[in-house]
Amino acid sequence: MKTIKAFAPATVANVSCGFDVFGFAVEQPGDEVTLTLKKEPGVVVKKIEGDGGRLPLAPEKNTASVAVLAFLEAIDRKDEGVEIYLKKNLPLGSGMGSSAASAAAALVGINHLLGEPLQRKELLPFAMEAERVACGSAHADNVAPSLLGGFVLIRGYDPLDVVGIPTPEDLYCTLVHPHLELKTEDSRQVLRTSIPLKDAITQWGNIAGLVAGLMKPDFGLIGRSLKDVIAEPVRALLIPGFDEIKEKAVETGALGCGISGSGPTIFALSTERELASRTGKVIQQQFQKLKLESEVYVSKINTRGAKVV
Ligand SMILES: Nc1ncnc2c1ncn2[C@@H]1O[C@H](COP(=O)(O)OP(=O)(O)OP(=O)(O)O)[C@@H](O)[C@H]1O
Ligand SMILES: N[C@@H](CCO)C(=O)O
Repeated sequence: MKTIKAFAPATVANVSCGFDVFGFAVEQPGDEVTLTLKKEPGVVVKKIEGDGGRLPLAPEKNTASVAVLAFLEAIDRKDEGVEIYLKKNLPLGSGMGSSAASAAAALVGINHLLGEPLQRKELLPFAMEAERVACGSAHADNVAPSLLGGFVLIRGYDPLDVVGIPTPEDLYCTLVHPHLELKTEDSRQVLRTSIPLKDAITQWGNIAGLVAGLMKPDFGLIGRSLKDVIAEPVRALLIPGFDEIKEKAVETGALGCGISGSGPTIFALSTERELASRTGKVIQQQFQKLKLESEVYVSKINTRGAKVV
């Protein structure tokens, strides 16, 4: 009986201007998946810990098992027997890529258990399939950074074209997760389906600016480019105190601040760890004023992604 444990990190999707095309991984928190090869064929989710009984055990519904099933089918080993134990460390509906992390950890684990038949990048479509099952859309901006690590650009979806963008060594991410839940599916439904040309011009200027700022690196350019005129103005209404939070974060010295994924978690980027921690405290205090408890996480960009532990 062969067993393996894998970890996959939380991710910040969109990164303000890059709706559905940018995402990066952080060091912590993340989900852990333990997989065991069994004699009896079939994929079974044996146990989930940390979800308060809210996630499905049904293999066709849990992102960890959906990803494993898609993987086994692709490598023509549908008769394999796999037992999955999921330790859910990421809060649900948080904007930290929770469903993606379960799928990414499961894929890295099963690929390792079966002797690495596929390359990391080749695992992506299976994780995207799991995202489609969890939130109705097969976007890759959480699963790609969680699987591959680093800051990732999804240049195109058809065919899938994923590009790693180098990031400066001294870039720190603050995540503040208020105890609120927003379903990705719901926060996608509030978005406008067409964009005025003026907004599109602003957005693609910022997208290009963020990539250039990360690669040069130019922290001023990164800060100026962390702007979103498409999703944030609508989604901000779902996060209590968002405008003031953003203002305070930048006043504290963060390069920029926005909604992580579909929210309600807030992310900020800073050039020093101490500044990133201070920004976290300031954002937490803002939530406290609104009687909302929150957790703060500070980390560098995780360049490794999901791993066997
Ligand atoms: N392992 C899992 N299996 C099935 N559904 C999951 C799993 N983990 C999370 N989910 C569900 O997937 C849905 C999508 O939300 P998820 O938690 O990924 O969004 P999120 O953390 O807010 O991230 P983001 O906004 O960055 O996508 C939620 O309803 C959540 O309960
Ligand atoms: N790009 C996605 C990320 C959340 O899963 C969104 O903003 O809806």
